[in-house]
Amino acid sequence: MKKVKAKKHLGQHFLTDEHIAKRIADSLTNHQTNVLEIGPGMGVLTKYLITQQDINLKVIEIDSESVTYLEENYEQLKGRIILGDFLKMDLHDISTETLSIIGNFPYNISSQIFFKVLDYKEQISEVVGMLQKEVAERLAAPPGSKKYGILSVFLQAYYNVEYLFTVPEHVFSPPPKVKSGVIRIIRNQTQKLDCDEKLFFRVVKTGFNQRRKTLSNSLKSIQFNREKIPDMDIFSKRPEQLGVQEFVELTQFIEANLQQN
Ligand SMILES: C[S@@+](CC[C@H](N)C(=O)[O-])C[C@H]1O[C@@H](n2cnc3c(N)ncnc32)[C@H](O)[C@@H]1O
Repeated sequence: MKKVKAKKHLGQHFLTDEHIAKRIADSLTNHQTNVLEIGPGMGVLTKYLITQQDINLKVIEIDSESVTYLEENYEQLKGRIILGDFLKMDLHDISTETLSIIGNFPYNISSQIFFKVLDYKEQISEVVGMLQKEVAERLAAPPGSKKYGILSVFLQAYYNVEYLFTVPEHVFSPPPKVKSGVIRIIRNQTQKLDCDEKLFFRVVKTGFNQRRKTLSNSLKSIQFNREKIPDMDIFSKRPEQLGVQEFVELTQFIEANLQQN
């Protein structure tokens, strides 16, 4: 059958290197869960996943031309293909049990995919994904690094994040303008942070919105009693210098000193 014509608005860059495809599929450590592949395209990863007996695979693809291609080329995918938008679907409809996610993600929505993973962190135990190298590096960046940002803190609060390897432009059709990176995130033991989580997210976001300022300056829009600030060393730091635990401590302090408007 003729190949799927790449559609730019869907972020379609098809991986053509079988060796790399297998390496990505093999990076998934937990096979005892349901596995959802996002954006299978023409199935370059999918074919290495469906042959693994212990994987209960489903795939979600937004492009109907790709879905037709998959149906016609992979008999084993019968009943496993969902035509739809990953960002809009309720993952509990796939399974109420633990879920692992894998995919060569469309780069234009890769951050949104990880925000959605956080929404379902009780269910999602592992993600292996290829995304734009720079974004992959950001998610895995440790505190102190220039690349460390909002999504790095949020993900690292609940997942161990590993940058696995880099993939060059020329192994895709059509080639993207930038290199890609593969990361793996595995759920850690944290069920709930030791602070008000909503406030934690607000503190992290507000801090990084002005990442060059010290937290005592960048958090001015949050109304809390600032009298005790001088006692807290954390406020003299910039957000990129704080690990998850320090953000938790910062949130606890603000929570204890919140002022009602
Ligand atoms: C980078 S391509 C990867 C295709 C294939 N897995 C490969 O490696 O060659 C991204 C795929 O995600 C699909 N896609 C884009 N947006 C999507 C969405 N919101 N939900 C599900 N699939 C999506 C595209 O149609 C495309 O097939």
